[in-house]
This record gives sequence, structure tokens and C-alpha cells, in this order.
Amino acid sequence: MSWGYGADNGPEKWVTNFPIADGPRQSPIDIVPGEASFDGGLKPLNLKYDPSTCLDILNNGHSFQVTFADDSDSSTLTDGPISGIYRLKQFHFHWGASDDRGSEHTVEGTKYPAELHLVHWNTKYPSFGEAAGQPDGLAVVGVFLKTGDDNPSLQKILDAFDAIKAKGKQTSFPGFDPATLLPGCLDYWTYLGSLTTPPLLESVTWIVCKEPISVSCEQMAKFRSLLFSAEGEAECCMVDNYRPPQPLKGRPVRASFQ
Ligand SMILES: NS(=O)(=O)c1ccc(C(=O)NCc2cccc(O)c2)cc1
Ligand SMILES: [Zn+2]
Repeated sequence: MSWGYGADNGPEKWVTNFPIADGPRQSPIDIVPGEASFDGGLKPLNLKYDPSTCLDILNNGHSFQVTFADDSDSSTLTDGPISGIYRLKQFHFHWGASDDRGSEHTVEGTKYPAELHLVHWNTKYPSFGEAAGQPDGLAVVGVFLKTGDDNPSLQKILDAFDAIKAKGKQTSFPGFDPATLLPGCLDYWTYLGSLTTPPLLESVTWIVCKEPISVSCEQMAKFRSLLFSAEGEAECCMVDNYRPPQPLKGRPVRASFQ
């Protein structure tokens, strides 16, 4: 059985096939603002996204992801805590079965109902797959979702869900601008971590925004209408697809703001 989020194949079991699960720089973590150190040397995030690089939306059986053309520097992350140019590959979310949980990172134990991950790879390497194996290979921007007003940008994504309800379903999704998913304030915490799903590679510079974006309760319910299961299989709702916080193991967490 391959990895997932169930009792038999979930986060507590991943170490069996992926021993790095107990490694020194695993993600997510609980962020404790009072223990983060302000670093005046951290630059503002520079996110430049071209909606024409948006390709399709896919249910991969663990989450859904919106994938981008990454054969040029059209959609990039620069500055912030990183050096060089990182290209946007995809974004996806993690969420809970109810509004009291769902995010991967937590803030002083506070769980949000969902978390957005914008995944970028360092162009000093030839491809995402290569970069994913390097300590400075990836940079993921995390954004918390907090229940409140309806989010019109998110609604465009949710309106595509009927076409990707089951695992393996994919549909074209042109012209979406991921910048519309970013909060107004781009203050962030940053630390060195890993992919939060197998293969759990320790190649991610995490950049977690302090300010959440909004999502309505009805929109959260739509997230939970997706399925982990493929067509023809017993239906299993895609919920609680988050890894809990992992040991910090002495890592510094820096803040871009005071
Ligand atoms: N939740 S996360 O943002 O840490 C995350 C981002 C990307 C991936 C991912 O791309 N997994 C597939 C993969 C990993 C390494 C090399 C590959 O070629 C593919 C997994 C988790
Ligand atoms: Zn993720």
C-alpha cells in the first residue's frame, strides 16, 4: 500500500519506507513567534507570476494541484531569504475534515483550516526533480487560510472541482493568476525544512506568511468534496491531508518583520 493519510499508511507510518521522516530538518513545524529572531537582512519577497504559464488542475490522490509551465523564468520567486531565481512549478493545499484543523504549520499551536503551498525550484539546477534532491533546491511559500469572507480567487479553483473529483482526474486550467491568492502583507517566517509528504526530501527553504487569506465555510466544504479514491473505488473523502508539526531540532526560525 502506498503512503497516504489513513491509519495504516499515514504520517506515523511514513518512516518505514522513508527513514528521513526522522531527519534533522523535517517539516512542518510549530512556529513560535516569540522564539523567532527578526533578521533585518531578509529582503521582501519578490513574486512575479505570469497567468499564461498556468496549465492544468489535477487530483493526485493526496491533494489537488495547479501546475505551471516551468520551461522559462515567467513565474518566479526571488529575494526574500533566497538567492538566485526559483521557478513556480505548482501550488496545492492541505486541509482538515473540520475547520478546527487542516494546516501543516501551526502558530503557537494554532491550527488553521487549510494551508496553501506555492512550490518553486532553484534554476541553478536543470529541473524540479534534480533540485528536489539538493539542500537549496526548493522554496515553498506557505499561506494560511482562515474562515471568514468568501474568497473570489479561490472560487475560480473550486469551480473546477467537478472535473477532478476522483484521484487521477485532470483538466485544463488556463490563465489563473496565483498572485490573487497572496495576502496583502507579505511578512514571513523562514526556516530550513523538507517536503511535508514522501519522499520528505530535506531540500525546502520554507517561507510562511504571517497574514492568512480568507475562505468561507461553504468554500471549505467544497474542498472536502474531493476524493482520495479513484473512479470505481469505494469513495473516500479527501480530508485531513496534513502532516502534523515535526521536531525543530535546534533550527533557527527567522522573521522578516518586527
Ligand atoms: N507539501 S510540500 O509543499 O512540502 C510538497 C511539495 C512538492 C512535492 C512533490 O513535488 N512531490 C513529488 C516529487 C518529489 C521529489 C521529486 C519528484 O520528482 C517529485 C511534495 C510535497
Ligand atoms: Zn504542501
